[in-house]
Amino acid sequence: MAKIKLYTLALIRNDGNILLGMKKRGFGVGRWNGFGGKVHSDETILEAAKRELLEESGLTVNEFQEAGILKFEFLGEPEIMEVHVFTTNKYEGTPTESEEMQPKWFPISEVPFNDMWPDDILWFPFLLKGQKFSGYFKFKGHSEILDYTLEPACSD
Ligand SMILES: CCc1c(NC2CC2)nc(N)nc1N1CCCCC1
Repeated sequence: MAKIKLYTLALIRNDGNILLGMKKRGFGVGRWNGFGGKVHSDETILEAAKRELLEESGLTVNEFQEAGILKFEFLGEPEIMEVHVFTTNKYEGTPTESEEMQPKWFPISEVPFNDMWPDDILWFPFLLKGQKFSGYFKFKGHSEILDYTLEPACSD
C-alpha cells in the first residue's frame, strides 16, 4: 500500500513579483522553488507551511490562501508525496538567506522555469490566476514526467 507523505510549498507574491528560493542543499538542490518541506507529526499542514517559510526565508505569514494540491509518484518508490501549495501577499519581514535557501524576487514574467522542478511550468498558471488546482505527476527520476493529470479544483 503506497505511503503518503505530506509536504508544504508556499509562494509569496508582492505586486507583480514572486519570491523563489534557490535550494542550496538536499532534495531539489540547484533549483528555484517556493518555500516548504515535510509536515511533522505534531503539527497541522498550515503550521508546517508557516514554520517552513520562516525557517527557509525569514518571512512570517499569518494568512495563507490554499492554492492547490499536487501528488507525486516516483517510479520504483513506494512513497507518494502530497504537496499542499499555498500563496499569500500578506507577510512580515525581509527575505533572508538561510542554510536551505537563497531567496530572490522574480517578476512574474521572468519565472526561471528552466531551473525549477519540471512540473512547475504546468501548474504555475493556475496559481497566478488564483484558480485552485489538483494535480498528479508520475516521475522517472527527478526530471522526467512520464504522465500527469492537472485540473481546476473546487474551493471546498
Ligand atoms: C515534491 C517535489 C516538488 C516538485 N516536484 C518534484 C518532481 C516531484 N515540484 C515542486 N515545485 N516542489 C516540490 N517540492 C515542494 C515541497 C518540498 C519538496 C519539493
